[in-house]
Amino acid sequence: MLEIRNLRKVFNEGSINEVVAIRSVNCLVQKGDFVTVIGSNGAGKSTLLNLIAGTFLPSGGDIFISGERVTQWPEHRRAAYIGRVFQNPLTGTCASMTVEENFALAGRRGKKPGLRWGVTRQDHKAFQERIRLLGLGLEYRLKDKVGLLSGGQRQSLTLLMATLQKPRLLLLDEHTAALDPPTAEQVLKLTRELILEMGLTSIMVTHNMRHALELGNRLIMMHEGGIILDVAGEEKKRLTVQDLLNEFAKLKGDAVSDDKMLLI
Ligand SMILES: Nc1ncnc2c1ncn2[C@@H]1O[C@H](COP(=O)(O)OP(=O)(O)OP(=O)(O)O)[C@@H](O)[C@H]1O
Repeated sequence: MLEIRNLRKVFNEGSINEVVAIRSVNCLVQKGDFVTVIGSNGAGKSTLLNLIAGTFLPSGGDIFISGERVTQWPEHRRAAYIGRVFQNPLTGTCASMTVEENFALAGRRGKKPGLRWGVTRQDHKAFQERIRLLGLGLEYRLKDKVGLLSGGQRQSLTLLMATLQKPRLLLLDEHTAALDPPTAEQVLKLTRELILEMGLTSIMVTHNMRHALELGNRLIMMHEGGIILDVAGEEKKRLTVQDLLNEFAKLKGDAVSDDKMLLI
């Protein structure tokens, strides 16, 4: 489904501000894989997702989605294949539009631009059914502006919108990090259910080691722009938070210094 070959990203190349964010990453993600990605600050996790999504073009290497070489494709072209949810609940939805207008826009993802994206009565019913799945009562608030919703409600909607047209790849970039713990757990539950129900191939970046262990069938740890641990299946199931802490300690020669990672 996703193949990454010798991927490399250098910011401000040749200047005194040069940063090698991704150094020669190789990775093969199979259809239906749910990969969780952890790593300390600056490890390159977000940059990797940005390169996959086409937000940045790489300095070297190649990216293939379903066998198609998308390395030089602009972000909007890749959007036909990729659903994405960011950390900030404000980024995935448009506050001044209603819930159903946001949904209608999401339904047009990857399609040619045009003026015909209004909400038909049929759409209204279909959106209502889909939103009912959230169990948040939002199916009765389709005409409300999204700006009136809470962060958790917005992030749940964003997740639903990102998966409305089954994407080939779902990218989740710390999508629960800005939510309070109970809301984060709810959104994670929804994440797991949607991914399993739709059989989505997904990559989820998280700072929370417990979440990285509990969700997904494969776990990748990044450090200084590279993949330093890649564990799947039964081996992943046996991993514990302590194992991950030990890996981090090996890298730093010390205990983990990023407090967010200890939210276990
Ligand atoms: N647009 C940019 N311009 C310059 N440097 C960048 C840019 N984006 C990221 N970097 C640098 O690339 C490196 C990797 O950053 P990235 O955001 O991918 O790490 P991360 O693992 O997602 O970190 P965090 O967990 O803190 O979000 C860092 O040194 C960062 O400062």
